[in-house]
Amino acid sequence: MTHVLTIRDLNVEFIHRGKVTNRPVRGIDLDVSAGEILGLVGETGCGKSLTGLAALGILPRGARRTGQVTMGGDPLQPSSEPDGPAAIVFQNPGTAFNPVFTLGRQLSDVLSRHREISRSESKSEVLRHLGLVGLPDPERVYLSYPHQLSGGMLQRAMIAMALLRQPRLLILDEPTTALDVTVARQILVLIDELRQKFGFGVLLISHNLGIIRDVCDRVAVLYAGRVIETGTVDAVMNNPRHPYTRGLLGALPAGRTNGERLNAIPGSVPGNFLSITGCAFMNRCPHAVIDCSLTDPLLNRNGSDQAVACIKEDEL
Ligand SMILES: Nc1ncnc2c1ncn2[C@@H]1O[C@H](COP(=O)(O)OP(=O)(O)OP(=O)(O)O)[C@@H](O)[C@H]1O
Repeated sequence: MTHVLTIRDLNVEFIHRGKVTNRPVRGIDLDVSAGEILGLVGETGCGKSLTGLAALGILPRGARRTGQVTMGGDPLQPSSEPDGPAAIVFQNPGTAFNPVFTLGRQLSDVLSRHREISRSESKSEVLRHLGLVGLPDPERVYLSYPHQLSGGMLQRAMIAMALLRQPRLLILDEPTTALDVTVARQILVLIDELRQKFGFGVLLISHNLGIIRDVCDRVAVLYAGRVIETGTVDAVMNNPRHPYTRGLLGALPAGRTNGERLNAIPGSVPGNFLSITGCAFMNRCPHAVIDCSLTDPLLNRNGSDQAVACIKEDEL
């Protein structure tokens, strides 16, 4: 299958007065194929959003990216605005749009930045895309200001805006976190339908393993800026091998009966990853041994589709 996104040895560093102060993304490799959804999952502060942003070259002030990012073999240039082959949809659709312009104006602007197009053509393209994402009255949405629409409608409009770029890759950063459960489910179904229809690849960033399990084909589990386990969703969910992945799955409420305690992973993600030596999860891991402090384990594929970064992998 063609890779629409290939990331090799991606690092993000924060620099202050010439010194590296943090390295929240540490040597990440990822591949997203055409038509597939790759989930990127981990607790808050693990580096998920920065990975997505760095892939597109959009970084906060003071951050630097190293490593290779290619789309269909072409290096993806860092730019202040995602363009061409990739588009990104953020978590909070309520703040993603400019409140003083209609949605029609904002979506048309995207289109006219990308190609020469007449005003009437632009309007009909925008209306078509608003229809494609399941908005029932595209004309009304076109004339609406952001505050006149619900969160779910705005998220659909954000997806329409992304589709106007005809992306080969869509990065969705917690696209349903700000939405209620039923609307969130509708948005996930929509994403699944659209990738099948248009064949773009999706990098779906979420802290919620339940969402990843329901919609993704493959998953990469991130901890302290590193991928610690990756594979098909079936393999990783049915046979998690890294203690962190097991901890995340153990904390899922699904399948528990009334009154049964939820398992929580003790401790929290380190606030800064710069001084990490050895395995970053060691202090929270029930299986840690002295050797875990000596080696920063790399992903070991063992020739299978599932890979895990843990020196005790064979014993667990
Ligand atoms: N602008 C910034 N300046 C300095 N450090 C930052 C900045 N943004 C992020 N970081 C650091 O990078 C780490 C990873 O942040 P990131 O937002 O990628 O995590 P995340 O996994 O997406 O978390 P969340 O789910 O809460 O968005 C953070 O813990 C923080 O230490």
